[in-house]
Amino acid sequence: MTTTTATRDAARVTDAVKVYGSGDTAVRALDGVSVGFPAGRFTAIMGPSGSGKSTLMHCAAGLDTLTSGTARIGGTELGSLDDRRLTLLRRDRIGFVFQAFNLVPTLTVAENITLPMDLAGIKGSRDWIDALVDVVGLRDRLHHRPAELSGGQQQRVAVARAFAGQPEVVFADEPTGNLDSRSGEEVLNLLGRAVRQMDRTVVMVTHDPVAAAHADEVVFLADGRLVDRMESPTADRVLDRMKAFDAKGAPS
Ligand SMILES: Nc1ncnc2c1ncn2[C@@H]1O[C@H](COP(=O)(O)OP(=O)(O)OP(=O)(O)O)[C@@H](O)[C@H]1O
Repeated sequence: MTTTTATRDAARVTDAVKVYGSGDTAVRALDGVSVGFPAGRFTAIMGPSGSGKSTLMHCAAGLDTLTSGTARIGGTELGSLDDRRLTLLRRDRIGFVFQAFNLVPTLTVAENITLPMDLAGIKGSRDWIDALVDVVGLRDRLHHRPAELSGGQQQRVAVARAFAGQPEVVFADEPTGNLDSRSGEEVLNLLGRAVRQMDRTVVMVTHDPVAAAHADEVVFLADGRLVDRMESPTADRVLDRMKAFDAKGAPS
């Protein structure tokens, strides 16, 4: 490697343990995960079903708390924040895209995009939002309501909303899960463009190798542990890596 400056992590978990429940029914969803998500990069989290992907994302993003270990957004340790400050941090410094688009049906596209900022009384940058509207290709739909849009278009609104406040990191949980492959491809291209052309940071949970191939790097989880990382992934290489998990997990 020829890197001379250390990359800054937009988000990071260290020695992350998450146990759901207690006693006989306790599930160790994260079992000592340390992973950083570098600023200005698109990172995908992959792994078999139940490997802890969503738990890792939720804990890294302050939607859930770790049993032990630390989660940081930039230099802020989430465990040190009370509920109010955590809510503000999520609002001001993080964007979210979920499988369900979660748009407000009575509001227009334009209003949906700026809703979190409007609620927070944040003005935001008009130029930024204007550029975003072009990147997501929604200029001619700004005054439509979500019901008048296709699923792919609705998710593009959700992507624009996630980036509207110029957050430090956008977390996306299976953002293409409800979309056909063509619309999914558009949304993934969009996330990639936000990172590469607009210097944003994206962390995406997916179980789709084709989706993961849009990332700069894939981190692989298995049984709540970080087991591998892959730079410049291709769908075939990710698929092969996932098959190796299956083979290992299969009864002999
Ligand atoms: N709220 C909860 N209560 C109890 N167990 C949970 C809870 N959420 C997740 N788990 C368990 O923790 C483990 C990890 O779940 P998680 O949803 O993080 O995995 P995942 O890799 O995202 O799975 P999938 O790809 O199926 O969505 C699983 O065994 C799951 O059943």
